[in-house]
Amino acid sequence: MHSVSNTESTILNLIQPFDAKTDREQIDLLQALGRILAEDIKSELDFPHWDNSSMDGYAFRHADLEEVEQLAIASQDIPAGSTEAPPLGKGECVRIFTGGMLPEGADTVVMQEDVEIVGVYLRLKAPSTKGEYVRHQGEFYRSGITLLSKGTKLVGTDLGALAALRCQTVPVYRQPKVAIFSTGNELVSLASQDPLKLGQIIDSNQYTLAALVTQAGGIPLLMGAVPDRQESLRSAIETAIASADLVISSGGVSVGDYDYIDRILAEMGAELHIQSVAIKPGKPLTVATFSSSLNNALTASGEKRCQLYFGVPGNPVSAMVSFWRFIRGAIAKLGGGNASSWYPQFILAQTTQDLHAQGRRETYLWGHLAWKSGRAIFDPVENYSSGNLISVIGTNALAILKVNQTYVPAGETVAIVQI
Ligand SMILES: Nc1nc2c(c(=O)[nH]1)N[C@H]1C(S)=C(S)[C@@H](COP(=O)(O)OP(=O)(O)OC[C@H]3O[C@@H](n4cnc5c(N)ncnc54)[C@H](O)[C@@H]3O)O[C@H]1N2
Ligand code: MOO
Ligand SMILES: [Mg+2]
Repeated sequence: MHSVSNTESTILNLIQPFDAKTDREQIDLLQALGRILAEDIKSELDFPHWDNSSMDGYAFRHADLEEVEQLAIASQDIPAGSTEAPPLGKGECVRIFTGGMLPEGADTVVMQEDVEIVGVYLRLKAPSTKGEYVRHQGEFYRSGITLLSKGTKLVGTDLGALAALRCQTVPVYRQPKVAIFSTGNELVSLASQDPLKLGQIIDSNQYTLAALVTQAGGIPLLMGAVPDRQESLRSAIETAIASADLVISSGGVSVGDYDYIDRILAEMGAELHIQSVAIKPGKPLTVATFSSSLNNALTASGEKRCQLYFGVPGNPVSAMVSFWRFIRGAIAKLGGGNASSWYPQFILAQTTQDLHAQGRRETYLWGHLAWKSGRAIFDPVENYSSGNLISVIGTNALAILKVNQTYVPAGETVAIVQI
């Protein structure tokens, strides 16, 4: 049985990130949320593009204050968007509005609340500092400097900055394609209209895994449920390898007589790197790779090879924990994400209830993480059956008890990973 950390590093070492030159596409900025940059982004524009006022008020040359008590107000004003203001004369000021472009000769703005108008003259009621209320050209960003680095996963704030700098389209890595199929004679598709017979259950893993793959930035290719028959499973595995960068099957990886996945993979000549992990839930986990000759035989020429096969347990929560702990990072690395995105981020939280584990495997207990008076508080669920996917509803974190750690009393801190 492999340790969790050994399994994590084995998986990440097997993943070869996409090629930034070939595995990429140029997409519209509006489609780019959550996508990963395949290139450093630079702009030819400075930001701000030109000196402008950050207040409604008056623009003037600060040095003029040494010579005159009051400034003559120019007749033309400068709203945002105006480009017609003449250069500022000596001893003059000009009415300007927020976002208005500073006229030539002006270097400072005074807020209208801080002035007194006397006829056509302006007096400052308070001292002013040179450059005040001016947003200078290039002060926030200088053209040619890297704005966002390759490997960045784009968030909303990035999109606004890219738009401001006129990046209509962005180069991003293509999204990893992840084939997903379930295994089990008991499984019925959610789409089926037939009444459930005794012994049958709905194939819920298909939905969980599709959603988690999407959340992780991949494209799920849904292949449905495959019965526990060797020929059917082998042909499903072959189809999956041929069509995707990664494969996730659920079920059939434990020690039961109908758990065929590892046997079939071995018969196909796959290399089985991991077959079980000291993690609870999620002990049976198969991680396999295929030789390039097998990949080539199954994959249309010119297509990318399938990098990794994950056989996750059928128990619904076990499948989720396997995904969160091992597959999420693999998708991030494959898809070009920064190294920091390959690993879960752990934080410490205080548990509201006693936490128990058997201690033989690293144990993941799901619950709800909240911030109360600035402290991270973890509220565990009551029932930890790996078949109880209902208990996962509303949870957002896993508490982790290391091997040999059997008890964390209420009020103590525990390592948490957000899900
Ligand atoms: N003698 C032993 N038995 C088991 C062991 C063991 O070490 N010795 N390990 C247990 C653990 S731990 C797990 S986890 C499960 C994993 O089993 P499999 O991966 O082989 O999965 P299945 O047997 O096919 O199914 C398990 C369970 O999950 C339900 N299931 C399966 N697929 C789906 C799906 N797509 N949607 C919803 N539910 C699904 C299935 O009906 C079973 O109830 O093995 C233990 N056994
Ligand atoms: O590893 Mo299993 O997931 O404990 O039920
Ligand atoms: Mg089984």
